[in-house]
Amino acid sequence: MSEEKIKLSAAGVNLWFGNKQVLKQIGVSFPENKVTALIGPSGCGKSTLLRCFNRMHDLSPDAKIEGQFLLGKQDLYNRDISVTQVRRRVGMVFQKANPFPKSIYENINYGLKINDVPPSERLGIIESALKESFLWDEVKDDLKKPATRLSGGQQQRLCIARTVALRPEVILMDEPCSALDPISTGKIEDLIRKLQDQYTIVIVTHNMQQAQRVADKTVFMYLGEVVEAGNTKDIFDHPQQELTANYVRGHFG
Ligand SMILES: Nc1ncnc2c1ncn2[C@@H]1O[C@H](COP(=O)(O)OP(=O)(O)OP(=O)(O)O)[C@@H](O)[C@H]1O
Repeated sequence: MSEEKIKLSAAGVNLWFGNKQVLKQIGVSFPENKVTALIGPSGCGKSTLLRCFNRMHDLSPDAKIEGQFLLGKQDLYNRDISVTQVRRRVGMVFQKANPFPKSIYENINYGLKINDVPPSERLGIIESALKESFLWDEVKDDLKKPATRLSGGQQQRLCIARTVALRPEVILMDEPCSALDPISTGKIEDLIRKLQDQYTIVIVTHNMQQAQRVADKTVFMYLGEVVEAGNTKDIFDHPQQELTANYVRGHFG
């Protein structure tokens, strides 16, 4: 990953929940305007690592984190940046779509409000976020309807719209398609590919085909460590490590 501009990175990361060490000496970097997949067997620490980048463990009293997390040159854990500022710059989309029990419009408007976006600008931003998320045509006449009446796939695209409305630099996605049918999954994958023109994306996925379809880069983790990272094609077609080869060939997982 040497010649690309690195947008997000971590070095020397160790993380414990209580006495249990879950991340061990992690070093990773995510290039700008690329999609990187984090893969590895269940429990290897993918979600835990992803969550570090937008300070999701701050409120877990039993989590202890060591190491450095950088967005460009900004240390994401430095006192000069608040959690709200971190999350505005590093957005996150979760496994299960989690719209607020409010209208489609309010779901996006809320984040704009709490981030002091002037009311006169909000409607335009909401429209373009819905367009960017391939949802506008399906909801443009129903913006006042409850978001919970949307299908699962539409709700997930709304959650992505809510994230992009704040113009983050990075979007973290934690298994965003695992609750979706193949058609909705296809739409989200098309969307991910489109969004990479503007955002740096890191996606946790269990689905090897998905990693190969959407990700330029892949990081393979095992038991809390990064085993191998590189171009997705190399990781799947010519892995350097036997563990990686066994995993991507489906021998365990
Ligand atoms: N808040 C927490 N408190 C204690 N242990 C936790 C917490 N969150 C995760 N863990 C543990 O940390 C380890 C890594 O979990 P994590 O969810 O990061 O793995 P993962 O690779 O994302 O797994 P999966 O693919 O199943 O989602 C697991 O052993 C899990 O039980």
